[in-house]
Parts: sequence; structure tokens; C-alpha cells
Amino acid sequence: MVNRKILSLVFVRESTKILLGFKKRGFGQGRWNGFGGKVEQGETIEEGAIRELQEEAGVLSHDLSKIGLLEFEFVGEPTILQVHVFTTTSYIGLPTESDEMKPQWFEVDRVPFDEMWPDDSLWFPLMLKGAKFQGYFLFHGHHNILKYNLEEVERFKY
Ligand SMILES: Nc1ncnc2c1[nH]c(=O)n2[C@H]1C[C@H](O)[C@@H](COP(=O)(O)OP(=O)(O)OP(=O)(O)O)O1
Repeated sequence: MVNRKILSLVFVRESTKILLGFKKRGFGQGRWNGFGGKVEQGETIEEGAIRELQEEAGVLSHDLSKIGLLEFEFVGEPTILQVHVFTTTSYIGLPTESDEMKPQWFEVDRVPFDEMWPDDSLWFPLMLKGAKFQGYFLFHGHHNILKYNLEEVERFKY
């Protein structure tokens, strides 16, 4: 039986820049990504996103916009990761390194896709142009995408 794990992923934007974090440990270690993680029992997905952003990057935002819904399946693994992607341009606090992430601003035309999850280069252009998107990716290991679909949407199914 397939089960789904719900995760958040938050990108802070500022004019031509985007805040990424270098993952220092755990799932996705050694890659740049947004900030996020597992939604805990008793919190909404957005509450989980706000908490993870504060824990991992030291910034607080209560003004998140949901812009993406991505599902990741890994060959041989029973759990599908369902990642809810948010952006914000409104936050307080200075991005600060945590035990999990090292934050750094990047110009949007200098995003380090070679050091990120391979799916990111496919949906970042949609995010950066302000579209809402939904996608599914089947991975073999953590480096190879065997198949995927990705579309712009008006609204999300969840
Ligand atoms: N393929 C891909 N592309 C982009 N982003 C992601 C993926 N897969 C992913 O899991 N992610 C995102 C979703 C989450 O934001 C993180 C993973 O969260 P994780 O570190 O496992 O969750 P935490 O709750 O912070 O983990 P622990 O604190 O329990 O270690 O990557």
C-alpha cells in the first residue's frame, strides 16, 4: 500500500533574489533547497511551513502563498512525498544558519541547479514567473528522474 508523507517547502523572495539553504544533514544533504520539512500532527500544512522556515532559516513570515504541489515517488519505496510549495516576500528577521541549513541569497538567474534536486530546474521557471504548478516525479535513487509530469494549474487538487 502506498502512503503519503506531507512536507512543506518555502522560498523567500526579494526583487531579483531568492533565499536558498544548504542542507547540512538528513534528507537532501549537500543540496541547496528552500526551507521546510515534515508537517507535524496537529498543525496545518501552512503552520508547518511557517515553523520550518523559522527553525531552519531564522525568519518569520505569516504571509505565505501556496504556489506548488509536487509528489515524489522512489522506485522500491512505499512512501510518496507530497511537498506543498510556498513563497513569501514578507518576513521579519535576518536569515541565520541553523543546525540543518545554511541560508544564502542567490540572484534568480544564478540558481545553483547543479547542486539541487534534479526536479528543481524543471519547476523553478514556473515558480519564478509567478505561476502555480503541480507535478509528479518518479525517482530511481536520489539522482535520476525516470518519468515526470508537470503542469501549470489555476488551483490545486489538495
Ligand atoms: N525532489 C525534491 N525537490 C525539492 N525539494 C524536495 C524534494 N524532495 C524533498 O523532500 N524536498 C523538500 C521537502 C522538504 O522541504 C525537505 C525535506 O524535509 P526533511 O528535511 O526531510 O524534513 P524535516 O522535518 O526538516 O527533517 P528532520 O528535522 O526530521 O530531519 O526537502
